[in-house]
Amino acid sequence: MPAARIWIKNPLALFTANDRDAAGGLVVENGVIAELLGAGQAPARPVDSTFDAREHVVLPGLVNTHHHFYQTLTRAWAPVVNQPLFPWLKTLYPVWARLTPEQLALASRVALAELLLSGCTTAADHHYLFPRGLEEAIDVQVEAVRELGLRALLCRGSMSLGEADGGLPPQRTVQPAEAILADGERLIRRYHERGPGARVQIALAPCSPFSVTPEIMRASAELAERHDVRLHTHLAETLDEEAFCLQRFGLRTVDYLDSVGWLGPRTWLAHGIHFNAQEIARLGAAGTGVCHCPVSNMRLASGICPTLELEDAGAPLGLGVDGSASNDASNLIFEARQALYLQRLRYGAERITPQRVLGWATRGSARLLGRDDIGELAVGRQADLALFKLDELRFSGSHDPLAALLLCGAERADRVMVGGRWRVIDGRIEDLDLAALIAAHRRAARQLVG
Ligand SMILES: Nc1nc2[nH]c(O)nc2c(=O)[nH]1
Repeated sequence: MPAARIWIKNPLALFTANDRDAAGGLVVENGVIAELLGAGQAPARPVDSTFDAREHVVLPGLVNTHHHFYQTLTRAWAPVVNQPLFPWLKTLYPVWARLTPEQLALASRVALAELLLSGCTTAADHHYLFPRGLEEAIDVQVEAVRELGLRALLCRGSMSLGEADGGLPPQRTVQPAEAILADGERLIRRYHERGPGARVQIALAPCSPFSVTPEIMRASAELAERHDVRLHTHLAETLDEEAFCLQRFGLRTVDYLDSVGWLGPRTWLAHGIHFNAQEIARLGAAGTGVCHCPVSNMRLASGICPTLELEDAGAPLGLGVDGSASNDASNLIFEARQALYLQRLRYGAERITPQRVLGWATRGSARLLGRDDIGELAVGRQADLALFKLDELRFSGSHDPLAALLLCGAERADRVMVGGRWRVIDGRIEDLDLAALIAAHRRAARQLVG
């Protein structure tokens, strides 16, 4: 149960992700932020308890907007360590096609645990593999999300264009359109929560231009419109993908997106690298969001996302760790550090500040997921908080606490609160036997790659 009224008092530093001041901390009441306090200010009404945050940097809970939880089972797998996207996918598809419900449950719990420990309180996952026996993959993930206690936007992915029809994935990994759409609708009806504080939500997410047909893109957009849920896909990740779109559809990626009815504010895209100036202007005007995945983009040598041009054009921008076979971590505060440094190479040190990047990881990411109840510290927002201590060796001698989080390489939150409830205390997840989970997950990973 969330504590009735708690004062997170006198933080060492606090980042609201807006222009509000809360140097005196904040009051949480029944799972939402009830007060932001200026320096030296006391709560307006008595509190039930206080948490002394004088050693903590307090952030809004981080929001991850792209992942593939199942890929934690194929981290650093030797055959793909040095491959770019297309051969990487073609080598991994047959392994992933063997995924079982038990393996997915373990992989999801591991990814969620790792995210939570990195300060993440809301996670989007893009699951697009539904082999025989795993038709109810998203139901398995809902269980894991409920157990770990984060919020999640579970994206019902899909693949419908197999090798035999000119697509990239093997035939046995694709599903018929009717099965994909029926499952999407079932999941929305069963699990999608609406309104402030939602814990589990569903989005529709055909995988990528080279793995689904235009028909499933159009039908997914119609279904999403009918049920008012979000749309997600990979787009403009690599030049191979661009060449595929030109060759198969006679269109560049953004024209293709437009042609299937996806260019709008309901959509957010993973990666979004290879756009020209006109395409960026169209994405911005449409309000289509982009999730920047710096580590994956470096690992697969895909390119660098034009973040500032996208933002200047009006496109919402957020961060994602991407799947753990192309990262190979699920650590969102670490991802923010990588975003800072990769984007500095493109735009220079003066423009890419820790505050800007933390803004992407919080408020920007929340916008991508269509949420205005999370991602910043303000009265009425959900009490989702990430608290980091700077007592590790890596921080010794640092001065600016907020900058130190990224520059010195924070990787583990000391405390994490979701909806007013502490889920991480002293760097440990409540009610989770992490050692047992790691042991079972390692066994499952060995079994999967055979
Ligand atoms: N980084 C990734 N890109 C992808 N495209 C696609 O179709 N699947 C993937 C994926 O798993 N990771």
